[in-house]
Amino acid sequence: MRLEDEIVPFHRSGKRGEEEYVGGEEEEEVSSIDAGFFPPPPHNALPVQRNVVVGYALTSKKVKSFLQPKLEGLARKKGILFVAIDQNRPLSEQGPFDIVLHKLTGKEWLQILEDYRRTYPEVTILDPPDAIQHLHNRQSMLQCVADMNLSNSYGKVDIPRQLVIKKDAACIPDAVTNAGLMLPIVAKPLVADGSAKSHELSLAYDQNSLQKLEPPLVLQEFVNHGGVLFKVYIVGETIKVVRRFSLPDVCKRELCNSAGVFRFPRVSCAAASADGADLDPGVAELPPQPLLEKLSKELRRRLGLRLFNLDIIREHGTRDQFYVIDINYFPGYGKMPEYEHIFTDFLLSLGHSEYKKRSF
Ligand SMILES: Nc1ncnc2c1ncn2[C@@H]1O[C@H](COP(=O)(O)OP(=O)(O)OP(=O)(O)O)[C@@H](O)[C@H]1O
Ligand SMILES: O=P(O)(O)O[C@H]1[C@H](OP(=O)(O)O)[C@@H](OP(=O)(O)O)[C@@H](O)[C@@H](O)[C@@H]1OP(=O)(O)O
Ligand SMILES: [Mg+2]
Ligand SMILES: [Mg+2]
Repeated sequence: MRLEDEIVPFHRSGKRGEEEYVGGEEEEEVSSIDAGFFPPPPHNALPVQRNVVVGYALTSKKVKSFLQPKLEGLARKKGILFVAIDQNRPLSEQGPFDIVLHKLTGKEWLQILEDYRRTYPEVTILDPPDAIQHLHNRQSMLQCVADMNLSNSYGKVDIPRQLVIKKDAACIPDAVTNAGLMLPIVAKPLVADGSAKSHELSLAYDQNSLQKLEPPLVLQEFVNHGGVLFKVYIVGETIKVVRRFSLPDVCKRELCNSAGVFRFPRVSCAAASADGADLDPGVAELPPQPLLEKLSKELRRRLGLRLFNLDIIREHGTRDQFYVIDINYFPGYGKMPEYEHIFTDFLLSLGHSEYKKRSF
């Protein structure tokens, strides 16, 4: 049942779940901290839909980029309240929540969430920590895409050829040769836990320089893609694609004349949107929607995640050969067009914890 359909009995006790109302003309300002409780209703209040309470545990950076006023405003209108989770207080003493939205790392937090999930199985945790964990390793991150072997009349989706180096930097040149990987090679920290270090990538142009790299790493063939990548944002069943500027192609001449390791920290954050730019149509054309739909749906199922994005590139000179190079949990949705509508609809579609409990 969707929130819009739902009318709840009107009480006066002032607690979420027992009392819900809309005021007359005035719109109530609800802060994210005390949003779980409400003042008594004005006398012209009407019985209405009951609020969906979303507890969030996010970094301050994420709060700033995600919980923008336009999101909170629209959410409030639709009966969704965002409540900051206080990590210094027991989670079970906060709320009650219908949904817990989180992107924090650390064993302690994961244990808190796991305990909470066991005690309150009716609350939706976005997303399950063990599923998120899968994306924290750049090898397991792309395994699902490789296993999928997606190829149909709309195109083919692969991952770049890659190799994991756990320890010994000295063995990298031989390992690369034996695996048949071609230069240049992108070196990415194996762990992708959101730390600044996990975003420190490098490009190695020659065989010799490979031993300068610092394991543990994933070494990936650099795929020329015309300097534009596609970010596919997934929010439940909705997908949205945008273009971003990316690393430029490396031509054969440049490869022959270059040596060394070039470090490029945090490319994707610095990259500007390429939507609306004057680009070669063969490079800028978005991947076919049915292909992305299929890819996203499968990934959602295989990863067990509802909130993520993926970086996908088209091999330059081809029409339909694509490579997924990165998958991120709870990415920068603030940069996704219409995210406030998409996200609030998604939260409403998850419904209330009480209703879910009843259907068990
Ligand atoms: N195999 C590849 N071939 C070509 N370019 C690549 C490849 N891998 C990465 N890149 C380029 O490097 C950038 C950063 O790589 P990647 O997305 O894997 O790193 P990240 O730090 O996880 O990024 P994000 O900030 O999106 O999480 C990409 O956006 C793309 O421009
Ligand atoms: O805010 P966060 O710290 O989560 O940063 C994420 C960032 O979102 P932001 O735009 O809000 O910075 C994302 O940007 P887009 O792909 O959507 O452009 C992407 O770079 C993620 O990989 C980052 O997550 P991390 O890998 O560091 O965990
Ligand atoms: Mg990326
Ligand atoms: Mg990433």
